[in-house]
Amino acid sequence: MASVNLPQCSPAKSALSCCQGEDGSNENVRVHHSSNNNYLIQEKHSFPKRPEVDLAFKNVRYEVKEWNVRNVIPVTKEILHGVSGEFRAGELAAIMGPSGAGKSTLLNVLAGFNVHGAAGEILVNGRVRVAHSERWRRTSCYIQQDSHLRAGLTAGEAMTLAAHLKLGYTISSAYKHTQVLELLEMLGLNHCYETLCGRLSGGQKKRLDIALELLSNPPVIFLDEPTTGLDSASCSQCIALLQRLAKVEKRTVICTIHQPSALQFEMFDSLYALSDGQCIYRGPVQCLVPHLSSIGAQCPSYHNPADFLMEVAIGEYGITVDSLAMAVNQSSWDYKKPAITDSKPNAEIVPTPVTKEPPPPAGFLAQCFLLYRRKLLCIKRDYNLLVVRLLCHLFIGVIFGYLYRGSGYRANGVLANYAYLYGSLLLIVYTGKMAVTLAFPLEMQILTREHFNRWYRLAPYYISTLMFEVPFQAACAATYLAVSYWLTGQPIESHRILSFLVVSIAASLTAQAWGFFIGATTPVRIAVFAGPIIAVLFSVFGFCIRYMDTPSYFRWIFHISYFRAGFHSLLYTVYGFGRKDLSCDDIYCHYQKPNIFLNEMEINDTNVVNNFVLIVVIGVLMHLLTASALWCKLNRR
Ligand SMILES: Nc1ncnc2c1ncn2[C@@H]1O[C@H](COP(=O)(O)OP(=O)(O)OP(=O)(O)O)[C@@H](O)[C@H]1O
Repeated sequence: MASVNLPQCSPAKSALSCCQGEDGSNENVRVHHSSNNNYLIQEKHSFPKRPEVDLAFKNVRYEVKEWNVRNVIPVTKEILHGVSGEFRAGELAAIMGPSGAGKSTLLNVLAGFNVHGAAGEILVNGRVRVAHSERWRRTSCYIQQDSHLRAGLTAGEAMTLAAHLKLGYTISSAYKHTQVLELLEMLGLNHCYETLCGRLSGGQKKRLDIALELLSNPPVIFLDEPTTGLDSASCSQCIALLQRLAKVEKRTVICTIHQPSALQFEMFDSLYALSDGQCIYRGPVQCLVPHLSSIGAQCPSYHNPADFLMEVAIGEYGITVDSLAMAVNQSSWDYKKPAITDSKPNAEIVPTPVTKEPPPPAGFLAQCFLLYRRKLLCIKRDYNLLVVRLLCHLFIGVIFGYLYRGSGYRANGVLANYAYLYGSLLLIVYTGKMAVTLAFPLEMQILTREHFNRWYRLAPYYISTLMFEVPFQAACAATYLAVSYWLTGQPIESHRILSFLVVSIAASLTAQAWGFFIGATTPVRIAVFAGPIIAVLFSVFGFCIRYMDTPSYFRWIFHISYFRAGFHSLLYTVYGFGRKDLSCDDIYCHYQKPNIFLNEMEINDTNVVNNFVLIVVIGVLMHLLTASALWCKLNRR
């Protein structure tokens, strides 16, 4: 194939000069690097040396399966059509292209964030990267477009906790504190040490995102649209910061970007342009305009090359994407280093001897403790929701207690008491389930980011979440139960009170486990109705319908319903265990002998211990399923 003849293009020559006016003037686009680069100018911080990483990829394809209403069978859609390229250590690379071109998809595939559906080779220092490589995760970091910071932590606290998690306890706290202070200073955030993350500006949040990841000094940094939402000045500062990060420690910095200004565009070392899932340019930014002009697209005078690229990509110059892609394959670039795309057999990155691995992260128990502490810190700053949750339980306990007052000891109040017990269980099952069903999906974004960047493992995260949520839900349920039990006049006998509390709280916690499962596996929009539907389905069996009246194909639900087990146990706790006759202030009270009621309800042979065991087993099972589902979500993307 004939190669495209490129005009003379030196990396030192500004891309802007290719679009200058006829008089050669480019006054309007004069570059002021230093004024943009407020951060990192005086870098005092010294990182432990990490290996330099060159990243190459060959014939990368990515496809997704799409379902639509008309097709029962999913349709496969290819988003990346066999793209190749390379990114070098010490360079700031931009991935650009029109909206929907596949920029984020390529970044996700290169970062290892999306593995499922990806094909092709990704080479790290010339060696094929294995899918889900743990080593790669520790070598790179991925900073997503939206900042997922905990609003309730100050920047200093967020950095300190991240330092403990990522750098572990083999190095002193004093050293970590110095690292935190120096990094914050380096990124121009030292005055934000005491500022809550939720109150930081968009640009400050982006810089804090970067600072958090720099604690472990990853040699490769991926950023998805780091400048989105920033004003022009913050945008330039952000790119200047990335440029310095690439230069200072010879990091490989790759980011997707939308429409940078001419000045910002020139700050990138290399460009990878995509359109419709195909590569339409790869190489130094300075060579973009000469390359496009060589295939018949002349950049108008005083035009921003980044805008020009977009116009070419969407076909405004009459060149098809296929022709652009073909021109890329035919052109040869004058790179400073030899090509890095020769693959060696499957292996992970081998650091050069002069480099040092970062210290090991915190151990299992330390991670549990740190994550729990982080949760408590956030709650300390924003406890309103928890107070409301607790007060609601107290309030509804008083209301229920008042409505059903005295029904616990009166023979003609048995049916009212039956409704109270059912309503009480339904209430604590709902509050246990829905509080986490809706809150957990919001946690997922933070968890995904931090887990992907290897701040901690899933198990400590899940355990620390339970360490808070379980006692709190138990306290809420106990508050409601204590108040309403007393007001409704249930028997004041220690074994009944104990059994009542233990069974009710266990049912509430099992419902909470269901809530975690639904929240972790379904989107919020589905979770809001899936949670109540499941709760109602299980609650029907054992309350509105007796076992003998249930069609045989539904009877299995009786056996696995933790709600049925809980409800029957509560009834037995109140009316069983040899309870004496109830007080009757009418001429005749049908349920004066509690056994009559238990017989009619077919629960006279209820085994409270067995039911309790069933409730606990279902709860534990749901937590195990949740943890497994989360693990798959986080590790098998
Ligand atoms: N999971 C998915 N299922 C179906 N289509 C998808 C999926 N992910 C991406 N796509 C499609 O692939 C194309 C590329 O998406 P991608 O997000 O990579 O584009 P982009 O270049 O980053 O766009 P933008 O600049 O607008 O963010 C789009 O048409 C998008 O609709």
